[in-house]
Amino acid sequence: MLVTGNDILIPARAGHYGVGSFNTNNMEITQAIIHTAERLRSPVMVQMSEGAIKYGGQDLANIVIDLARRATVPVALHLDHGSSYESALKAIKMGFTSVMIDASHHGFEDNVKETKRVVEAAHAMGISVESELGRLGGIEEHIVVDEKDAFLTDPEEAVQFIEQTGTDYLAIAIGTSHGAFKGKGRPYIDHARIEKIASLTSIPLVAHGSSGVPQEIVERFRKAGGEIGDAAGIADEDLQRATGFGIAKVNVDTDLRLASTVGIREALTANPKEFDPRKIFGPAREVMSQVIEHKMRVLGSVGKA
Ligand SMILES: O=C(COP(=O)(O)O)N(O)CCCCO
Ligand code: NA
Ligand SMILES: [Zn+2]
Repeated sequence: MLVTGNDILIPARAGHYGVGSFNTNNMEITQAIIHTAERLRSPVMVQMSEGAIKYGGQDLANIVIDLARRATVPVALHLDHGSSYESALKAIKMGFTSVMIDASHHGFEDNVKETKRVVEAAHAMGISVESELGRLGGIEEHIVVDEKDAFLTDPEEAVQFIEQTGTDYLAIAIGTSHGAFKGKGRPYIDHARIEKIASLTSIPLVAHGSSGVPQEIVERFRKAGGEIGDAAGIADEDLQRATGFGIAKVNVDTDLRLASTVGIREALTANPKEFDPRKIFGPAREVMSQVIEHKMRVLGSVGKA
């Protein structure tokens, strides 16, 4: 069933488990996400960035909304990294049931102002809101935040921010970053900071940049002709510790990008004569489903629906 982000994340925070929020850009990714959630009886969030909305528009949103409505587990459609009030409202008009306003590149006051505006409008329409305080390292779609400007979230500021904005869930900067290169070897996750913020707050917390970049997938990617440097993602045990404290929404995009590309490359290299799209995109869906299953088991959301 199609529900709001709160319907999924409030139980997750209370139950100390995480729910995957997976980015989609087409039908096969959407099917892999929602069918795997149904098979494992897991709640799930499907998210579209502004780039995905540019790429697939209402057509893609409608695919997600229809699969979500017919799903036998709770599914929310979430706007990832909404960059403005207008973008958030447009998404709600498109049928999104959860929206992020990411004003984390502003100073505290302006972030509060912009977030508050979206919260008021979204709540008037029964839609829940994610906002962000602190800055991730890595590449945020519309912003390059280099390491020295990456500010981890201050726990006291988080309390003030939540009180002043009414945000339903909060993305915090705890050491993760977007993309396949999250740091040499095992990226540093500030568990003490997560624990502190979780102890001072009661709303669901969000971890961006939570792809694990599984080495097995990276090897298959290279073997099938892909080129990638020394890629690293967040360790499963770091994610499990984080969800134990209060991280309830866990963003994953890179793992699906790698998995779908592995499926496609392996299909094309194994059968150079193949040109039936179902034989090329079908394997992508299969590899993505395996990666999604692993993530749901790590997060502890299996059987929670
Ligand atoms: O936090 C994430 C995903 O993080 P990851 O790159 O670890 O999958 N997102 O918000 C997805 C969009 C970022 C650009 O791809
Ligand atoms: Na988001
Ligand atoms: Zn993100």
